[in-house]
Amino acid sequence: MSTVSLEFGSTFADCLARTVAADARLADAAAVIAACAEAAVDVSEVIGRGMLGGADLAATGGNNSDGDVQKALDVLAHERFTEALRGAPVAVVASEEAEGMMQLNPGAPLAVAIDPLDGSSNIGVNMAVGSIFGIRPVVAGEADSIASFTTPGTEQIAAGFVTYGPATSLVVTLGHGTQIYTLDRETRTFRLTHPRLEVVASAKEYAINASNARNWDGPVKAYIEDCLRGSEGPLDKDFNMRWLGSLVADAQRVLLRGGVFLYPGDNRKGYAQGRLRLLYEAAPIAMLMEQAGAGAIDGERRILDIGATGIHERVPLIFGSIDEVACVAKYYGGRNAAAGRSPLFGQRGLMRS
Ligand SMILES: O=P(O)(O)OC[C@H]1O[C@](O)(COP(=O)(O)O)[C@@H](O)[C@@H]1O
Ligand SMILES: [Mg+2]
Ligand SMILES: [Mg+2]
Repeated sequence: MSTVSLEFGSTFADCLARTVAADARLADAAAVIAACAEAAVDVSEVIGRGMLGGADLAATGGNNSDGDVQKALDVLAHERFTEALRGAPVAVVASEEAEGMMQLNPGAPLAVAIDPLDGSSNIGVNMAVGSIFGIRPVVAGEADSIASFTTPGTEQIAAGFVTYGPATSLVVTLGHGTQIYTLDRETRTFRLTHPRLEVVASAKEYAINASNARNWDGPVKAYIEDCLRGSEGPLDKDFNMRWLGSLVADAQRVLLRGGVFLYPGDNRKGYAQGRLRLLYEAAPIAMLMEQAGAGAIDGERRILDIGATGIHERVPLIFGSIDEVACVAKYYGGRNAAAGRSPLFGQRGLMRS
């Protein structure tokens, strides 16, 4: 969206229209994001009413694709987003809450990966949760196969997430910078509040679930140990720690004030690749980060270069301020041993697609 000037306070619809006027190729992706925004307004209202809405949103039901217990809000958000996407140019959807791919509109040009409700452990305790989506082209003639989802994240045309927090935010990129829109509850309209995010290169805040410390992989253990040593250790600065337990909320904080987020692989059964899913968590967040001048890696590889082999595949995820991500990469050694000087990290712009 950098090619058009988007003004603070403009409606989301107006910004999308201006963007499409500048680049007609984005029309379909814009229609999909508009559909996601409509669904998000409804989900936001349901969450905002809490227990007064007449249903316990944290009530548990079956299990999802990953074996996680599904809560009522997981299912409600999945159904509302799927319904919205059915009215958009979307051929196929991969959702965290559905085992297989969902065929929507045969012949439509786009494939969408969604996490309808992110941060499920925070449902029912009045904490921020969210929705995440990544939009890709359907690989020609392959709408019925997984092919549209196995291409690397660089193929994403657009990505975004919603944070249902004290305010409801829509964070989006169509490949020209990352913007944040805030929901005006009176008019049920998103308005532009952050026209162009630029994540600070260096920061002193990290986010990690420290209860897994004994199980982390070696490089992350060493990095966090050095963070804890603060100005008395090799990193030579004192850190603060924040962990919200909702990827979207942690990602929004990183976008707005920098820092680094880590969900590494660990020794727990089933956690060799961490907890977060490549298609509908890591890849969209990585695109939003890179479009804001930040970075996202799995330790050794750029997240956006990784192709999935299954729709629910997990990936270790480290993202945030570019210098901090480069610093973590050094702990992983390998081809990014000299990350601070490597072409991948040497210039902020090279992390962008
Ligand atoms: O169980 P942990 O280690 O706290 O995991 C927290 C992470 O899991 C997630 O809740 C996973 O997402 P879902 O709630 O969509 O499954 C992330 O939002 C969050 O960062
Ligand atoms: Mg999630
Ligand atoms: Mg989820």
